[in-house]
Amino acid sequence: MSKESSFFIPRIAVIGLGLIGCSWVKALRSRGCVGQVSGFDRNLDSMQEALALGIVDHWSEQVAEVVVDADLVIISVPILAIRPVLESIAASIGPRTVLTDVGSVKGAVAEAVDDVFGAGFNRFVLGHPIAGSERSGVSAADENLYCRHKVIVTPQEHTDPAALRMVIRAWQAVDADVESMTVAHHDQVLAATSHLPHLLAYSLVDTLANNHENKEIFNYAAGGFRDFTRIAASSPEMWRDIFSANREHLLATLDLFNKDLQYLRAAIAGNDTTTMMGVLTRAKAARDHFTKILARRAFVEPMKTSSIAYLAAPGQALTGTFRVPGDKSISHRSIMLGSLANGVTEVSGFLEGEDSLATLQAFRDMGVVIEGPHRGRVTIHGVGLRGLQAPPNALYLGNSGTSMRLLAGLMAGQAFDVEMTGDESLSKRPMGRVADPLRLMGAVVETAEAGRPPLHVKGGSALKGIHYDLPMASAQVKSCVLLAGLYADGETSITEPAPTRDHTERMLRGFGYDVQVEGNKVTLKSGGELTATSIDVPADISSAAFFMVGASIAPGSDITLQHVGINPTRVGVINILRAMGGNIELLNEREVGGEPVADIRIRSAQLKGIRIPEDQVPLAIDEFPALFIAAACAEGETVLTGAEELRVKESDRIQSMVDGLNILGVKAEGTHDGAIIQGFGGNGAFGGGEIESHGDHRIAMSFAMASLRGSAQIRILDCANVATSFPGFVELASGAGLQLSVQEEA
Ligand SMILES: O=C(O)C1=C[C@@H](OP(=O)(O)O)[C@@H](O)[C@H](O)C1
Ligand SMILES: C=C(OP(=O)(O)O)C(=O)O
Repeated sequence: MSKESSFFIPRIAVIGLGLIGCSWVKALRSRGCVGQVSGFDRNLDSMQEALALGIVDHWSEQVAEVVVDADLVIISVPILAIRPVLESIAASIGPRTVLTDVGSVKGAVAEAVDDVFGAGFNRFVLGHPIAGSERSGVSAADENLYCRHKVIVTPQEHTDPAALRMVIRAWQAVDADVESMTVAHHDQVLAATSHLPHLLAYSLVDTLANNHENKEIFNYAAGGFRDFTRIAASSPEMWRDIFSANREHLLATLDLFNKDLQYLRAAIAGNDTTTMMGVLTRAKAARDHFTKILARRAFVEPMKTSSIAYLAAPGQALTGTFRVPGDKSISHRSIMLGSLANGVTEVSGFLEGEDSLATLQAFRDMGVVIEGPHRGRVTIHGVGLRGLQAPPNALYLGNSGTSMRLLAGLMAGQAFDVEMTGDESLSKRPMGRVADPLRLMGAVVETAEAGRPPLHVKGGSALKGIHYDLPMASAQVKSCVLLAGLYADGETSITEPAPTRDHTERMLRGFGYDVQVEGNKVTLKSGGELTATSIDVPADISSAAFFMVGASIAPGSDITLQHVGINPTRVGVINILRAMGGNIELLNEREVGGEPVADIRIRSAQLKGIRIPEDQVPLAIDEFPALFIAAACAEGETVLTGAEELRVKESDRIQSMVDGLNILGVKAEGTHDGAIIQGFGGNGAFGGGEIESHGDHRIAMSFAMASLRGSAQIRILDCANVATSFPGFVELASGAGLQLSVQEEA
């Protein structure tokens, strides 16, 4: 609801001169929104103090007197005192007076209004500011108490729209964010988020205080006790009223809590440490998420993340030896297969990016106990192929296409229904490519229009093995079908038009599952089991690619990237850069847990334009944004074909890159399946300008690298999603030689 200015109420009456009512009036006064204020409190001192502080202009010991002539009456007394107040003022309010309250329970107040004023009385607007302070009373009144705080109004069918408007404007005038909900919903939500925590805090302190053996306890009551019980110092009268007035909803959440508490008790009694870790890790993840929401950094819809722009000044050479974060594709799969295995899987080098964390959270939501991530370590207590449980809500997969497509295959084999949703970008990406083969296997999959998310996968379908000819080179679709094949009757096989990343096949084998590969055909049979293992995730070659390009284009560069995965299905970027004249050396080649790994040394080189061989396209599919930057710095023309898949990534990567290159003064044009880029070569440089990344992490990082050959500042918009695949990018890149800073925008 938007804020309006030039709002004025001639006369306000405040009943109950405590923190909440006085702060509202004080705020209205300081903004010039009110004429006269009269006040009542059953405490004479409070009235005198309010007058002395200029919060009220007059007061009376007769509550009925203060409301005469008032345009707005604010009732700010404990819930159970509202009814007697209404009875005392009923005869004195004017025919147009609007009334409102600030109580934490709305149903009971609505009932009192009906009883005293008659059902259908339409000038009482039920309200509840979600703000407060440990301090109380007139002297604590704070004119900024409501700035950017939520105020909930709960209009009823019969509420007069003009009265509602007046109360909403009176809140907006003091900079509150007003939201509207039904009375019942309000009372249910508040029972869980406010009333139950207060009840528990009071009850815990009472238990400990009455335990004579523990008398000393308060001497040592720092830390947890202090934090958990702070709210037990609030007003007992107020909270008695709230518990009593909202008892039905409060008892319902208390019962739920009791059940969960008994569950945790049983786990502790039985020394069931896995169950304990399940509760604790789920709770920690939820609490961490909440902390991000509070800081407005959460990657959840409909909450918008604050947008981040990169400012990249012309840079110098890249130097140093360092390791980029873990491989995203392997990280996703480690969570999926670890969850479905029997036993405990230990992962190291896990990518703590938003995409792989979305997969991790999805499996937590399906009942898997997952410890971490902590410095790349994750411990997964596998539940076996049939051990997943129905998630309580839709699985939210953020920006991650890999999560949604691979999970679609797994979900098709479960006994329960699942809905999968994602952010704005993921919601535009094609899911028909996974829905089609899954339907052929007998799954029931529904998408939104044109095969877009959300995706609904029905549980309990009997899947049958199929042979599927992949219509496009996609490891996500291949993996989806293979994972569904774990649950399908008989044999499932796939042929691919060109080799794509084979991490699923390798990792299934690592978990002891038989997968046959002959030429371009992959086959597996259902009926096997996955056995827990340990997984060392190498550094992501897709993240390394930015630095490989950066070091190649920035004269004088010499870097070594450690422990990078060089799976043959992922090394297109190395092959292409070498074909362009790049100086790339693979050192210390070794195999780690079924994946080849090397340290990669890159030194600057004069690149030349090439026609990119089409067989390299699937092997470098995520690296083209970075390769476009390399092509711009090369001598001559670079031509890319056979890469139409780039148009359906987090953004249309052909268009995003061509537009950005043009802005920086590079001649480049898109074609239906690729691009033609005229390199400036030699001593040429990018111009400056403002680039739209379209929220696509790889576009953002690619243009950041361009600054190494920049002649002026490059400003890159909408970069928050870099955290999906490369947390810590700015720090690492700056350490290596980029002149990069971050601008946060509201
Ligand atoms: O299987 C995977 O982990 C991935 C496969 C590729 O997608 P497609 O299968 O759509 O080509 C790639 O672009 C994506 O970043 C990760
Ligand atoms: C395409 C990508 O990822 P996803 O499909 O998982 O969103 C990517 O990381 O470049």
